[in-house]
Amino acid sequence: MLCDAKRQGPVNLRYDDDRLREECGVFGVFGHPDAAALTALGLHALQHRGQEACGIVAYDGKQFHSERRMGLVGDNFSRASVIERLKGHAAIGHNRYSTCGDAVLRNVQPLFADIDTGGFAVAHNGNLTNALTLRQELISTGAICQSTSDTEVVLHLLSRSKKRRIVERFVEAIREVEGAYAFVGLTNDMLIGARDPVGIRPLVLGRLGQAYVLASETCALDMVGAEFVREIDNGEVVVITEDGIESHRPFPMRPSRPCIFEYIYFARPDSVIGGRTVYDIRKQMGVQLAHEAPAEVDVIVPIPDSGVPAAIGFAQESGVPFELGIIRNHYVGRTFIEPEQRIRALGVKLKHSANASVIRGKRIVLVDDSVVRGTTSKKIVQLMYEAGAREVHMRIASPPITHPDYYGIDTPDKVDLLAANKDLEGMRQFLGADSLAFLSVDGIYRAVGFDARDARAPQFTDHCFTGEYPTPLTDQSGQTVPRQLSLLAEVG
Ligand SMILES: O=P(O)(O)OC[C@H]1O[C@H](OP(=O)(O)OP(=O)(O)O)[C@H](O)[C@@H]1O
Ligand SMILES: NC(=O)CC[C@H](N)C(=O)O
Ligand SMILES: [Mg+2]
Repeated sequence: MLCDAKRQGPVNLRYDDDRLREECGVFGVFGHPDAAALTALGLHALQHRGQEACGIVAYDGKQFHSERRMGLVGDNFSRASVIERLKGHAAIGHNRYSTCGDAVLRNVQPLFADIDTGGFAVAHNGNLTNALTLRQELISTGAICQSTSDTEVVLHLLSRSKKRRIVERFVEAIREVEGAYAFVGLTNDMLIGARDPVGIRPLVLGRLGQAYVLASETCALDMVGAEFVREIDNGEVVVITEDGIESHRPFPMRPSRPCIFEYIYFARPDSVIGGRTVYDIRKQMGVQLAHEAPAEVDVIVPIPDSGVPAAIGFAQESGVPFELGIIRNHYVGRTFIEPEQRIRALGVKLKHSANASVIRGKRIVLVDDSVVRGTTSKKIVQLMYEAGAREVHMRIASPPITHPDYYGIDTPDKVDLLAANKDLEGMRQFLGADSLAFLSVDGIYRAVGFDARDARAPQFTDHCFTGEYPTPLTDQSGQTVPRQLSLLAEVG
């Protein structure tokens, strides 16, 4: 989004457009003969975090082997012949949703560089908010960038470092970058994992026999049969070698502020964060919502998929029957991420159909996890009326999204965010519902286990609702204007 050049200047300066994207998934394994196969399985479990492209880099003791492809993991890494080419006892992998740089092959991760200490492959979940500024400095002193991805600056920075050891070089590089990152890196003899100083994006450590595993979410550890060891701390760098694991803390200690949206929408419900399943937390969001905004209705209807756990919580708390009033087509993915509004609207139509038999003549509450542009909710309210609902009430299990994200989610600019442009009544009218309510900010914190948001030291990164960004936004300040990012036109 730094690269969300729409915010930064005239059209010919753009190297990325303003697409609505979400996250990425990272995975790494060290010390296992089937490293690439495990990585493919891990990426499979993390597919919900990125569906645009995927890649694996493995190291066999002599050479690195890389496969980077556009599309889904199942379509690209299911054949034995592909996995057999990725030889080695160590591997890292990535599922991509681009936040910076187009969806073209040269931006697909893991990115790889030959530096004078050997090879270095890196996979990144997050978005660097000073990458554009750094990139310009690098280019002006002779760097030749191979991609338009924010992640690439890390490779340049560590390659230029004068430090001797690769870990020191990596630490020096990440001290230069701002924003959000969960990195996994692979060198000739180590697997590295790192989280940014406030821990915006997640990263967990697992153990599989003698091997170590790093992954964005615990659902990927479960997939490969690894046992959960712990979350990587905010600001921590872990280094895994044949001798075991060591931990470095290169930043001053400060409280963590993970992204609240992991709980609301991104993470898979069976993943565990902070000792609780995301499913349980989403259900609690529904419970809180039922307290804050009850409704006199006959049926609670979830908006699949992400709205389902909150709707269960809402129904259980209010004692109103829960019915699948919307049937989801499983061959349509997450519509939040579709690049164009025209396609997104069609996607929503394809994805959801009314189950008229449980709706007709009824007063219903629709429960969803979030409203971004309002495309989903508007379409579904209409669908419910067409199916014969008597009253349609909307309940959203998170607060109104009023501010853009710059940390890897890639919500749109303010101009496209429904809640940034309309008040509650304006939104209700736009959606066409009989009533509309959102969960409060404190309600979200209560669902996650706190009494309330601590205004002086917020426990989460919640800028989408509050406008409080936990890191500098150097590129977004408007002072960096890219001269030229890439002249190379590519097709995905
Ligand atoms: O207001 P909008 O711009 O329509 O975006 C909000 C919708 O997008 C997400 O669903 P998505 O279809 O991406 O994924 P899901 O199947 O996991 O719910 C989210 O769960 C909301 O339903
Ligand atoms: N969504 C993400 O985490 C994206 C990672 C990185 N910024 C990219 O665009 O490739
Ligand atoms: Mg949804």
